[in-house]
Amino acid sequence: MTNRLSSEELRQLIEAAKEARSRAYIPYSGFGVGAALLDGNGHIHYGCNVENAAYGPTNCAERTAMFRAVADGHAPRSFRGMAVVADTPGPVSPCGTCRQVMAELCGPDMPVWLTSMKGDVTETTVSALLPGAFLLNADEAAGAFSKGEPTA
Ligand SMILES: O=c1ccn([C@H]2C[C@H](O)[C@@H](CO)O2)c(=O)[nH]1
Repeated sequence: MTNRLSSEELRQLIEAAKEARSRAYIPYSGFGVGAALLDGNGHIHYGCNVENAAYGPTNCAERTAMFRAVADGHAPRSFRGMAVVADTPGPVSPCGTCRQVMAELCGPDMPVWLTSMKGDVTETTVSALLPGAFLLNADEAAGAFSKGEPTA
């Protein structure tokens, strides 16, 4: 595995996830989640869950972070790691939809740190979170994107 995070980078990524969680828009569940995604340029993309009165349109923290990063011009599968945090008894467990999106946009080997507000930290990978993910030539798909300059 190339380009592993230093312990300081990991500390900052987890702090960023906590900061992102403080921005969660959660009038219905009251359950805030934060995510932080580190790109290849060392920039951290923040994600929080954003809920909706119709419930279905709710976006999880993990997907918010990934979609923001791609929208800001970062190529799918160019990311170095993601941290996720919630106020859970143990490390937070991402939903199936977010695991599927991670498989496409982050790639199988990217590390994911599942954490809790009280300090649990478990390291896993995208492929461990979703073995046998459904993908349609995702490597080529990722390469076809992000031709613009990143804006953040
Ligand atoms: O990994 C997860 C799991 C849940 N949620 C959000 C969705 C919803 O707003 C709230 C309760 O499910 O938590 C996330 O953001 N990430």
